[in-house]
Order: sequence, then structure tokens, then C-alpha cells
Amino acid sequence: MADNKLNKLTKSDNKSTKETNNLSPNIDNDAAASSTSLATSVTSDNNFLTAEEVVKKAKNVSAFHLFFKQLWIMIKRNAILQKRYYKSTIAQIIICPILFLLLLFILQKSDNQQRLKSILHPSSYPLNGVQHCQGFYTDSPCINLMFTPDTVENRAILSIFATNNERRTGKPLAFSDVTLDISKIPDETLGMVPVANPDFIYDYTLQHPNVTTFGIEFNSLAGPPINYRYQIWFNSTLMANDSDVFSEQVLAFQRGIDEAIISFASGEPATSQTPVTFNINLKDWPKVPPKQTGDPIVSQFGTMFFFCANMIIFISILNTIVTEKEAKLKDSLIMMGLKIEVYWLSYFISNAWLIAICSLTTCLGGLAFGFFFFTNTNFAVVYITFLLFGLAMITFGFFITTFCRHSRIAVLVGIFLFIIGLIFESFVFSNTFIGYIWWDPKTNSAGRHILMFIPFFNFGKIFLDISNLASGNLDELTQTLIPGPGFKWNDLYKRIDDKPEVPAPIQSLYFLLMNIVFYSILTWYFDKVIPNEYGNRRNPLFFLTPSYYGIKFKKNFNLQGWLNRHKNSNEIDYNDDDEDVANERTLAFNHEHDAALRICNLKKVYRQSLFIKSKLDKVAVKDLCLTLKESKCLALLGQNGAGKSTTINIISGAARATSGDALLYGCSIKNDISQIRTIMGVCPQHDILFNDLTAKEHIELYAGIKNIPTEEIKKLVDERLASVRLTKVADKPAGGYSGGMKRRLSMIIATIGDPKILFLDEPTTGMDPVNRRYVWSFIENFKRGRVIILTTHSMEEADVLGDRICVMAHGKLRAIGNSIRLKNKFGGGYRISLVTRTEDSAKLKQFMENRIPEATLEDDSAGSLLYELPTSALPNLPALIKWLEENDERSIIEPDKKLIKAWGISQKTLEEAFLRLIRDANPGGYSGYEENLK
Ligand SMILES: Nc1ncnc2c1ncn2[C@@H]1O[C@H](COP(=O)(O)OP(=O)(O)OP(=O)(O)O)[C@@H](O)[C@H]1O
Repeated sequence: MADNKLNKLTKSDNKSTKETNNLSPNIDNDAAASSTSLATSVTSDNNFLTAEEVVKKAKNVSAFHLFFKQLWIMIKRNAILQKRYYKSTIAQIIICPILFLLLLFILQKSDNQQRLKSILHPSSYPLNGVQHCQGFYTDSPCINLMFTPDTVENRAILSIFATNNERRTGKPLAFSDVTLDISKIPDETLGMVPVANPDFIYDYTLQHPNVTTFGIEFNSLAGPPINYRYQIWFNSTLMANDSDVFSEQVLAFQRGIDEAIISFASGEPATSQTPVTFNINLKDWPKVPPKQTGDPIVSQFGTMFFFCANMIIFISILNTIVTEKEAKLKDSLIMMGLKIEVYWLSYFISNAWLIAICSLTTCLGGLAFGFFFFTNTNFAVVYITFLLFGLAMITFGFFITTFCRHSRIAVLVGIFLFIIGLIFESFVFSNTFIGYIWWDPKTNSAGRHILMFIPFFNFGKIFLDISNLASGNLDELTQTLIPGPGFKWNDLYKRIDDKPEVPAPIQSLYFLLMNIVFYSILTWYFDKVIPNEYGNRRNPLFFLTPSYYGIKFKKNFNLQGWLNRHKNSNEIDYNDDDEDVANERTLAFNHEHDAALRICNLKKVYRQSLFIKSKLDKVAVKDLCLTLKESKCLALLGQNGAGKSTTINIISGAARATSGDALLYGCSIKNDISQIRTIMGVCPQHDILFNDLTAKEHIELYAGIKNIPTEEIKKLVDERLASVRLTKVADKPAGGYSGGMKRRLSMIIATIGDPKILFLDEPTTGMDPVNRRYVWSFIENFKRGRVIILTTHSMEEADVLGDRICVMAHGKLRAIGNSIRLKNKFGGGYRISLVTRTEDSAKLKQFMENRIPEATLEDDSAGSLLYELPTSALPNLPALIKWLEENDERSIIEPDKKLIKAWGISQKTLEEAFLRLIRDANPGGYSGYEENLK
């Protein structure tokens, strides 16, 4: 069965060579193996290129050319996605800003109408009582009222006045029977103070201005009828501060005195429940509404609304980038050769144009709605403000993404920042009184300097500056709009007149520019030093090392030196090595052994903590030693968690080895990973697909990253899609593909750029048997002139594709060899079934006992015998087969006399060998397997 599977595939010649050499011990003794380590490679059109030539070719490409080509292809990809989601794109750049402007317009309109209404139809309001001086006019001790002369009648009148006034204000006003010292201000507030004569009032108020609110000088003539006369003294200075000259307070005082006189004259007691009262209402004249000269709502809330419009793009950036990171798509792009700087720059450019259009929509919309903020300001100033703020928020968003691993967290962080920003924009920068508090000399300047690193702080400040000059402000007391003179370009450089400590508006623009540069640098740095999805990170001081800039001091690579370095790097216990594994180790360290891939003592420990060792640290790969020649496929088998994917991730540069190293065509994974990336292709365990791109667009994207000439890309797309039967769905988004289709697409993506090394991590998972065979056929044809490293859980796949098969358990290499070798060594040889007539059964048994004494009879039922043959019986096998053929009654020569009715021979399967190895590797056998996985 397993032997027959090859017939179904188009196999290369060296496969049959392998079959014929099946009894030879271990090692890659394939005669067809290449004679040099950098042997020639076969491309689809039979052009031969060595790995050195591939690397050289890659090196010859100008770094600038590659940079711009990759940048162009990434921008194109982003544009495709923006176009595919045109509704969301249009919403971000046009609908949202317009909606926010519209909302602002509605608010401004209703506010204007409200004010218009109050000017055209002034409301009527009641005249209140006389306010107490302390707390209303001043906080210091003061005198509410001086009266003269101090007579019983006058006291009675004032007493009624005080009672009525208390009803209106809720505060009592009592007589203060003190003798005022003309040279002193009282220590405490006094209510109604009798004084000797009007001259005293005159002299006292002249000496102590703004201490006394009212004075009253009674001058009644005796009757009948009594002719009441009095003079009110009032403090116009205090009242002017409250804009109340000759209005409410004097009126209220006079009204109170008149009420009291009438009550007194009519004999009404001071405490009467039905006093004489004048309930007076006041109403302003209607006026012709002034011309609208400001937008107080835009001034107050505009910064908040425009901030909100911008935040939609900001949160979308966070979500997109972190989703790509979470799905390991970013790492895959890097593994395929994309420069990380290109990745970020492409996103910056793709979002910058969104910001540019969004800012333009906002400015044009603002003009169309007739907001003074826009019409009264130099267009370039407003546009640059919005643009710089948007760009600063993009880089700020990039910076945030370097810390987020999950898109959900990123969106939560985005919403959190949104709320903080909103609080800032709404409460702090909503008006000039609070907005400029940061520049008040009493405010701690350190806090202000820190806040300048936050883009929305700088935006709030310049918005306030512009609206201050352009929109005008609302006078809270008079409810009138104070028009702004407009904001010209030159105003960017001018300080605000009444606030010389506040810096000129241009500074905020400079700070926004600084924010763009600052967060770009931080993104670049933290993206490198924070561990990626594979736990890979750079040294925090990487930028100080010459190797980062491609400077290498050692020019000639010395294989022997490299081997010596890695031979002694660990204290390694080799005692439990299998004989073949031990031989492989020896070969790996033999500098004369010719290998395209050479892995020496590779080790990976996943640490729980960045800084200290812990018992919980997981040793995923232990001192792995392997070699592989060109045109060979290495199949890695092992239980879940055996360390297969980790091995592939390390050799492909996705993860970093804890110790040890590997050479791929003479390039070290530790030192030359950028060179290796030019000659490698990776199909990771997780599909590296963008749900919204089609198969065709995927190939175009990765072909662009691999710098394949544009004119060759179309041919490549057609060829590769046809080879794995995806032509029909070439223009459909990959998100709708079945698991098997996604796998096939991931696989052919890995082969783009004709890589010399191909890593395939479980490439056929989820594929149906037919498609799996197509993929096998593709891999089999593709491997000539290359090295393929494959992990799989399918024994059949390993059997078909693996020129060498490794079995790993708990990070260690347990067995290595070709399929036949493993089957023989661990699977236990062959099975022979013989069918004879019942009466001939004993004769046949006797024959087998004599001919092959090692054979054991497993089953004997009604002439049907089942024998197991150990590997030691293999030398006798050809003669036995010859005898069986001669004695088969189905043969045409004398069929009646033959002993055998039917017979069959089968080799034990690779699966049996695998299970035995796993059983041996786990102390508790299979039952210990689950335990050991923990
Ligand atoms: N990023 C990581 N952090 C910590 N431990 C990890 C990490 N990646 C893998 N491991 C652990 O390392 C061991 C080897 O994992 P690996 O993925 O290499 O196994 P595998 O043989 O590929 O398994 P499978 O067949 O399930 O893909 C496992 O125990 C796994 O839990």
C-alpha cells in the first residue's frame, strides 16, 4: 500500500534510487545527490541557478529599487483594500466629517435662533430684593445701609423694609446699633447703621470708598398730610462692576422704601402677613438683531467635533494593524522579505491620503456651512492644522500598536484615548478662560511640556488660537457676540495680545510636526525590541551594533571555525542518542560532509520571564543536529508539541535560537538571515492570507515583495494557481476559501521567487486526498535544485515526499533515515500471507519453517497462513518470493500441481514505526504521552 502510493505520483528518478537502496543503513546515500554544496537548481524553465547566484542576484538589486518596489506593492495592496471597503473608506473621509459639521451647524443654528429670539422678544422678569453687600459686591466686611436721622418713625419704616426684603432675598437685614468711627472700616459687616447726619455719610464714603452700598437720608415734613421725602445714596462704582447702574438694585431699594412708607402710613405692623407690596416686572426693549459675527458653538465645541471625526481613522488604524499582527500576517510578510520600514511607511502613506482628504472635506464643508472659523481664517492655516493633527495621530496610533497583541485590546485602548481626548477637547479647550490655563505662570510647566507630546493637546491649543481670532467669542453677560478680526497667515507668528505668556500658534504646528517624527522613531524602535508573535526581539541597543547597518568585520566564513564554536557551546548529554541520530550528529560536525542545510546543536527555550530562568521555561528544541543535501526533502514527524514548528520557525528566521546555529547554503541563521530570506519561502502552520485579497492579488503582492519583474508576474500567477487547481477562484477573496484551498494558496505563496529553501509546516492539513496528491506532485517536482523542509502529521505524506524522515519527541531527534530504513528498524519488517488448500497447510508450514526459520506464524485458519518476517530475514526474501511465484497456481505452468493458491507480501507501515518511537520516547508509553505533553 504505502509502496504503491508512489505510482500515483509523478516521481523523480532519485525516488526510485531511494527505493532500491532501501536496505542500506541511514544516511543520505542517494547516488543522485549533488556533488557540491551549492549545487545547481532547476527552475521551471530549466534555468540553473546556484544559491550563491540567487543571493548575488538579490544583492545586485539596488536597495532603493527594492525599497520603492516593495513600498509601491504594499501601497497598492492597501489601496485595493480601501477600494474593496469603499463604503467604510468614504465614511471615514467624507461622510463622518460632513456629519460632524452638520451636527455643529444644527447646534450653531439653534443657538443663534435662541439668541435672536431673546433679542427680538426680550423676556419679562421680576424685580428682586436688595442684595447683601458681602458676598454680592465684595468679600470684605462692608456696610449695607447708613440712615439718618435715627428716629422712631424712620426705624419703623426701615424695619418694614427689612422684613419685606427678607421675603424676597431670604436674608435678614438687621439694625447695627454701633457708633461708626469715621476713621475706621468696620471689622464685620453691618446691616442698617444709624449715622448722625448726611455729612457723616459724605465724609465716610469719601474716606472709605466702596465700603458702603446704600445710604438714606429721611427728610419728611410733618403733616397732615405727611409729606414723605428721602434721598437715596448709592455706590455707582460697585454697581458698575456689576453692570447695574440705575437698574435693578437702586430700583429695588426704592421700591422697598416706598412699600415700607405706605405700610407705615396705613398703620400696617412690620410683621403683617399681608404687607403692602409692589411686584414689579422688568422687560427690555426689543432690538433689531445685530449682524452675526461669530460662531460661539464652533469656538466652544468645534475642537471636540473635529477631534471625533479624526478618531474614527485612528481607531481603524489600531484595529487593522493589530489584527494583522495577531494573525501573524505582519511577521509572514517580513519573513517573505518585506522590509519592516516599508511596512510602516506604506501604512503611513495609505492613511496620510485619507487624512489629507478628510481634512479637505472638513475645511470645504466648514466653508460651505459658513462657519466663521473657516471663512474668517486663512485656508492654508486651517488645512495644515487638520492635516498635521491627523498625521500625528497616525504615528501615535502606530506607536500604540507596538504594545498591543490583540485587536480587541487595541480597540479598547483606542476608545480609552478617545475619551481622554474628548475630555481634553471639551472641557479644557472649550474656551479661552480655561484653555490657556496651561500657560499661566502659576501652572507647573513640566506638565505642560509633557502634554506637548500628545497630539490632541497641540491641536486643542491651535484650535483655540484660531477660534479666538476667527470665530469671536460670546460675552456671557450681555449675550452679545464679540467678533474676531480673522486669522491671517501672519497671525501664526503672533502672540495673543492679552496673554503674552502664551506661545504663538506656529509653535503648536511645530509640536505636531515633532509628534510625527517622535512617534515614528518610537514605533521603529519598539517594534524591534518588543517580542513579536514568535517571541523574537532585538537587543534594546541594537542600533549601536555595526551589524545592524550591515557592517561585517569578518569577511571569510570558516566552516571549521563555525563548527568548533557550536560543538562546545552546550553541555550536552548525547547518551540516549539512537545510533543513526549519533551518526547524523557526527556528520553535522564533519566539515567535509557536503550539505545544503546543516543544523548544529540547535536549542530553543521559551522563557517565562525575559530576565530570569524558571522551572516553567519550556525547552522546545534540544540540541538538534541535522544535515540535508540539495534536491532533498526532509520530513519532520512528531507528536503535538514535539518541536517541529519551532525548528522550522528558527531556521526560517521567525524565531531566534537560544543556542546553536544552522547554515543554509553557507548562510548562518544567526548572522545572515536577510540573505537567507532572499532565497527562502515559508508556508507556516497558520495560513498567511489576507481575507480580503484574492488568490491573484496574494501572488502579485508576494511576487512584488520578492522583486519579481512585473512582466513575469502574470505568467507566475497563471502557472502557480493552475498547479494547485485554484484558477477558478483566482479572483475571489481568500476569506471565502475552504481550509484546503487556503492551504494550497499558502503553499504556492511560499514558492514565489523560486526559493532555494522551502519551509512547509503541515502544508496539506485539511486537504482532500485528490488535492493533496496535486500538492505532493507539485512539491516533488519543485524540490529539484532546492531544499525542502516539511513538517506533517500524515505518515503517508512523509513516506511519499520525505527523502529523509526525522522523528522528534519532546524537542529531541529520536530517529532519522529514509522511509524504508525507519520501517525496517522500528516497524519490524514484513508480513507475508499465504493461502493454500487445507490439506496442504501442514506441508506449507513445514516448508516455511525450513526455509525461513526467523518467520513467526501469526495466524493459521483454514489454509490461510499469516507470517511476520523480522528485518534479519530480509536476505532470504528474494529466494522466498521466487519460490512463491513458481508455486503459485495462478501461474500458467502446470497450475494444478501448485501448492499456493494465493499470496501477498507487505511491508510494515511508517505509522507503526512512528508509534513505536513515540511509545519508547514517553516513559509511560502511550498513557504517558498525554502527560508528557504538559
Ligand atoms: N511562543 C511560545 N511560548 C512558549 N511555549 C511555546 C511557544 N511556542 C511553542 N511553545 C511550546 O514549545 C513546544 C513545541 O511547540 P511546537 O509548536 O514547536 O510543536 P509542534 O511539534 O510543531 O506541534 P504541533 O504538531 O502541534 O504543531 C510545545 O510544548 C509548545 O507548547
